[in-house]
Order: sequence, then C-alpha cells, then structure tokens
Amino acid sequence: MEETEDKSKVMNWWVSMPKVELHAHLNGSIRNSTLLELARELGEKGTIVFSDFEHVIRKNDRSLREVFKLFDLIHIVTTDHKTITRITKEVVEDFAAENVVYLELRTTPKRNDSIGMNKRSYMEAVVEGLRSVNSLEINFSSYDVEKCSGTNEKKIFVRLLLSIDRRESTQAAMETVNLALEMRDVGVVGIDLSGNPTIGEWATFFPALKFAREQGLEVTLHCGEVPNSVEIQSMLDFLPGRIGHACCFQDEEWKKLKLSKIPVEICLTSNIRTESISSMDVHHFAELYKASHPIVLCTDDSGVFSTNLSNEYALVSSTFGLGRMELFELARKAVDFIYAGEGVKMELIKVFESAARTLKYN
Ligand SMILES: CNc1ncnc2c1ncn2[C@@H]1O[C@H](COP(=O)(O)O)[C@@H](O)[C@H]1O
Ligand SMILES: [Zn+2]
Repeated sequence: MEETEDKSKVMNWWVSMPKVELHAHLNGSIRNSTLLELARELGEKGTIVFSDFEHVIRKNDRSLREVFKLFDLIHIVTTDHKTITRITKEVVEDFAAENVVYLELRTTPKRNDSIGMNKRSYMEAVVEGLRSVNSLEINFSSYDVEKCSGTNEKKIFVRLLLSIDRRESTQAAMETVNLALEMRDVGVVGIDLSGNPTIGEWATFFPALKFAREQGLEVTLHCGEVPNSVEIQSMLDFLPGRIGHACCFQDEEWKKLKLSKIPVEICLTSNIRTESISSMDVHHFAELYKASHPIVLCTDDSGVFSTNLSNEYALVSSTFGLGRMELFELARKAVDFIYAGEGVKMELIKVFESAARTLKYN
C-alpha cells in the first residue's frame, strides 16, 4: 500500500514539471476510451465488426507492421470532420493536463471522398479543435501569445506540423507542403515525414521537403526506424531541423549525426513496443545523453502505446538513473529545439525559470 502511494507521488512530480512535447501524432494520441466509443458506434451502424476492432485496440504488444495496421483501423473511425475536431481538442487537453507547456502536434492531412473531405478541410477541422480549447488558455497564434503574456494564466502553446505519409506520391507531398504554407497564420510551423518506414523512397519526398525548407518551413524526419543506411545518410545530408527515433544507425551514421548536432526526438516506449530497440537498457538515449547530443523526450503515439510524457521522463529516471534536476534541465533544453518563433521561446524560458524556483528536487 505504502509503496503504491510513494510511486504515485513520484509520478506526480513528473506531472508537475513543465514539459515540451515535439513528437506527437494526432491519431496516435487519441484516448483509448474515445477510440472504443467511436468504434462501437460504427459497429452499431454495421460499418465495422466491433469485436474484431476491439481485439486489435486492446492488444498491447504490437510489431511495427501491426502498428501501421492499427493506424489504418484508427483512421476508419476518426476520419470525419467532427471527430477530427473532437480528438484534437481532447489530445491537447490531455497534454495540457500533465503540464505540457508547449506542444507540436503533427498530423497527416487526409482525403475521404465519400464524405467530401480533402486535405484542407481535414486541417480546418484540426484548427477548429484547437480553437475550441482556446478558452482554456490554449493559444496558437502570435496575437494570442502577446495577449496573454504578463498574466499568470497556465497555458499551453500549440503548433502544428503537417505530415507526409510515406505512401504518398511527390505530387501529394507537394500538396501537403503548399497547404502548410497557406496555414502558417493558424499555427502551422513545419513538415514531418512519417508512415511505415519499409514503404516509399527518399527520392519521392525529397523535392517536396526541399521546397518546404526553401519556403521557410521547418522539417523533421522519421529517420532510422528500420535499418536503411542509404536513406539514413541521405536524410542526415539533408540537415533537417530535427529527426525522430534514430534507432537503427550504423557507426558511420552515428558519427555523421553527432557531427551534425541535429536534435533527436527520443520516443522510448514507442521504440520498445515496436521492437525497433530490443530493451530499454540498450536504448541509444544513454549514449546521446552522455555525448551531450541535443535530445528531447517525446511520446510519439501516447494513445496507441498507453503512455504520456510524464511517464517517459519517469522511465528515463528509473532506467538510466538520472535525477530530477537532470531531467528538469533536459526538459528545459527542449525549448531550444521548438519550431515556434522567438516570442514563444521567451515565454517558455520564463515558465521554466519560474518552475526552477518553485519545484523541489528531492
Ligand atoms: C510508431 N512509429 C511511427 N513511425 C512512423 N510513422 C508513424 C509512427 N507513429 C505514427 N506514425 C504516423 O502517424 C499516423 C497517425 O497519425 P495522423 O493520422 O497523422 O494524425 C500514422 O498513420 C503514421 O503515418
Ligand atoms: Zn512518430
């Protein structure tokens, strides 16, 4: 009994610490309860067989291949405008509730011809979800940031990254980049490349990613989730603003990465669950941390992998023996790697300074 209480106190400390989340996929962060509710509704309408669906959702250990199968299922139940708005609101609220003070949420703009959805209307539904949490001090435009500065309101800053799915063509990828450019005034700051890493070629996405960067968008890439030296090297040569994962790197790629100083979004639970890394104690977090390489702890898909950002910090503490002070500094350092502008950075620096004064470290 006592032990449980202690554990929850420890957990609460990681919750109370301000955190920055830079790698979270919207549809992967959906609440399990919402997912089951939506699936049940579609089951009743006869669109899906609920029991099959439930079985896949409740399964805890999934290979990387199974994870992508699950995403296709999730997309069947989430891809209508109303649901996208709902899950955006819920996901932001969940991050805010665990003291994430800055969230870069990424999602793949989708078409669904049967309900008249295109990439733009999908993204408009996402933005509407953000607006609906605005009353809870969720701000995504520079105007709102200025409006709130100087007050003591607890707030979460949210920015958006549009994801290119590795199944897409160059033309579809270009469409996503153009959409991102048009939506810069509603909080879109960059482009992500994600999706099943065993599908698609770097050469297909390169023109759109290059164009995005030329137009001033930031770029982050899922890199090295599976072994693929040629692609990893091309990605590192591209010098993206950040990369996600970096699991299956060879010596030469490690050298290149360390020289480049490209920040790495580390998703511990995700890497273990998808078996990209065999066990926590051999995770490259330790090596990168020791080398003072820029890193940021992230959740990837908090819903699919049943985690949250506080849990990821607690996990690093228990696995690698880092203290609260060290992890607070790691969280604070993440501010350097955000894609929002200087105004937001200054606000976040103040948030962390204030927390540094009030948090107790033992
Ligand atoms: C486990 N590691 C991962 N590796 C690569 N891509 C991933 C991923 N986890 C999620 N996604 C990408 O994000 C989509 C779901 O969110 P959105 O529909 O965009 O909001 C997935 O379909 C996949 O393309
Ligand atoms: Zn990811």
